[in-house]
Amino acid sequence: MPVVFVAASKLPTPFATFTMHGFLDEATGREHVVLSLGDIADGQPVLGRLHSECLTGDALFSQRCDCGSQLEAALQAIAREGRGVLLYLRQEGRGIGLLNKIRAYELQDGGADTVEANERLGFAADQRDYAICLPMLEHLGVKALRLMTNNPRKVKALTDMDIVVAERVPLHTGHNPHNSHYLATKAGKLGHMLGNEHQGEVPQA
Ligand SMILES: Nc1nc2c(ncn2[C@@H]2O[C@H](COP(=O)(O)OP(=O)(O)OP(=O)(O)O)[C@@H](O)[C@H]2O)c(=O)[nH]1
Ligand SMILES: [Zn+2]
Repeated sequence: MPVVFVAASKLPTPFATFTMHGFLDEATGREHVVLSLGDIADGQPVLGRLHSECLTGDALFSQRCDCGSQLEAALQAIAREGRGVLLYLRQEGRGIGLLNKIRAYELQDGGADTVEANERLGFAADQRDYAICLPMLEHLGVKALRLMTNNPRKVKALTDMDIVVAERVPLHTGHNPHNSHYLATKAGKLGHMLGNEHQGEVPQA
């Protein structure tokens, strides 16, 4: 898997001073970033998140989705615990890229839901490939995670790569009137777990 470590530095944030690890996916040219805190290579499950890039939500305060709020909540949770890891994956727009996501938003402004919009553009509902995570986790010495997500595909992808998901930690935040339809579609069509019933569950492999 041609994802190679390039360099690491400190990254002070309002939540904690993380270590930032930079990786290059030589197959695609994509530059991925991991933020870590504390000793994550001690073999104990690490509080973690796989966060897919969302320029609009993460950097431009968009309320169309819940990404920015989830990113902040995940970093805060890691800081509270003093230990954890966040993989910031450059898979913008569930893998279709920023400009195609804007095309998809245009279709959604015309009435399509988030899945229909992708499909009308000729894409799958979710084009992400989590295989890139394995070399990054291996480099960091992480074998087991307590994964902050509502997305069952992330749990399955990690488990399929023999990364232990010791617990799924729900990440319910950032709900607002602008994204209620989007979140309902994710729950209905993509299987996202947005209720409270799975709190602290141990996923089945
Ligand atoms: N194609 C498309 N992508 C979107 C849309 N809204 C948000 N996204 C992208 O969806 C992805 C959301 O990623 P994540 O926050 O990692 O996760 P998730 O799959 O929602 O799962 P969680 O771990 O529960 O948050 C980002 O890449 C966003 O850019 C949309 O309407 N269309
Ligand atoms: Zn988003």
